[in-house]
Amino acid sequence: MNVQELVLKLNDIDAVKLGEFKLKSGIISPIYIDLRVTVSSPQLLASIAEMMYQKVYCSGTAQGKPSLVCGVPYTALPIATGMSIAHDIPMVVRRKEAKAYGTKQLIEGRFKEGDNVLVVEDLVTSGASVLETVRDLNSVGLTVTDVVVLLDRQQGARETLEKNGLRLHSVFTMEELINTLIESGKLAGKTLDLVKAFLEANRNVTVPAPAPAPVVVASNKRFEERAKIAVNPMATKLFNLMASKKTNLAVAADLTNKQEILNLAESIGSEICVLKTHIDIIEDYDQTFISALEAIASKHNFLIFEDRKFADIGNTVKYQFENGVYQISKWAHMVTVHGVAGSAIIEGFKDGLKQNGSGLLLLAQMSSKGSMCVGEYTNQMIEMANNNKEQVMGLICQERLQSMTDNLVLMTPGVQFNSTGDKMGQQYNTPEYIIKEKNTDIIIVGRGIYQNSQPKTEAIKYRAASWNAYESKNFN
Ligand SMILES: O=c1ccn([C@@H]2O[C@H](COP(=O)(O)O)[C@@H](O)[C@H]2O)c(=O)[nH]1
Repeated sequence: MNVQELVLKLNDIDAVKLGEFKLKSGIISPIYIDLRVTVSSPQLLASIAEMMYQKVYCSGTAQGKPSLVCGVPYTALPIATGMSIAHDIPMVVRRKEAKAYGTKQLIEGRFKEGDNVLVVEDLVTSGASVLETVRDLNSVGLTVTDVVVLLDRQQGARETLEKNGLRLHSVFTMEELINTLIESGKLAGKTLDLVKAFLEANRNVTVPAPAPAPVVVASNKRFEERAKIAVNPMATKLFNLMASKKTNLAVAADLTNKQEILNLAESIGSEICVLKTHIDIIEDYDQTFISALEAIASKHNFLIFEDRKFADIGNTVKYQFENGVYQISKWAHMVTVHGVAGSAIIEGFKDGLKQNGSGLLLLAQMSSKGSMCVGEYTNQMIEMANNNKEQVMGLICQERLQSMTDNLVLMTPGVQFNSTGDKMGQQYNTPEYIIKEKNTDIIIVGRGIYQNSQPKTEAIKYRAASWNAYESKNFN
């Protein structure tokens, strides 16, 4: 098949649309090429993949076959798959959204550092999507020299990619597509004038540099040192407690009967640094529960964490924290806070925190499937923590990002040895993965311990796994 035949086939399957279309760059275009529809024409899809491959490796401009191919999500994924199968070149897949859970990586598939990747894209306008993919491939040690597209819209991508050291290969350009449509009588009159004027006016679409990929990094300081750096007094206390008791295990005691919680606390108290409660799920709650729990906490030297997840305006959270049935500020050493209401929420805690020298834990990421605490939201939570060091002792997160400073305690829920999740969206990782690979400080384990027939024996195992993972890290 030659280029003209291909263009006409694409036109036949409605991949070429005329009208008013907003492009990724924000520009309104009178012509839109929707290559997503090619998935409904497998023979054509296979031909497209082959023509793109031939363009790169038979033109003589690319240096040798690549080690891997990678399609830019999502339209180019089936094209890259076709190329990979036809030429037996392994493929890697870039996740569009970095996952904060599971074993899922930014780049899926098997590869080794230095492997050269051919990036496959359906079409380019400014080159922004290609650069995002190249950035993520580079962040895991892969190299990219060549990019192949079916269509170059001739709006600046070639020049932008060149500036970034990338060769662009295209099967056809917008000019070739339009000429074919004119010659076959499919584009004429006013529409043709509009398309020509648009192309002329948009020869160069500039691309903002893609934001850097989030980097997971380890702290090189032991808990003892971090206790000295911490600003919030409860963070200091917790770092010291972990260092002296040699445990970074927190247990979520999500039981609904006060005696059951007290029994659990008594049985596992020697193994943990923190016991986490959801006070509002206890059916027979009364004040005696708190004094009994405090006595066990002081006997076994652990802290009490009420996972209340406050999320209202400052004035309301002040009442929720200090008043009502639970009077949380009187006994909780730490509480969780969502940032959706904005940083002014912290004002509502200032008085209450002084009663107990307590600290706030901001929810920067969550363990549940589809959590919206990702990306820019996570960054904002880290910034809120950094701007309120006296009140904020740490973060609830799934990984330690570069901007998470050493004064903050990083606590991670969604941990179990033998399960990857539950039926209600919870997602689990192992203690080793969280502490060693994701570099957070404390694992929070709930059902993995309290639903076990031998909670103490199980707590000992989680404690050992989590502490050994911490000890195996490289410190200054
Ligand atoms: O992102 C989050 C934040 C909090 N949690 C809480 O942790 C425990 C986990 O219990 P499991 O039985 O180990 O699943 C629970 O209290 C949650 O409310 C979380 O899971 N994820």
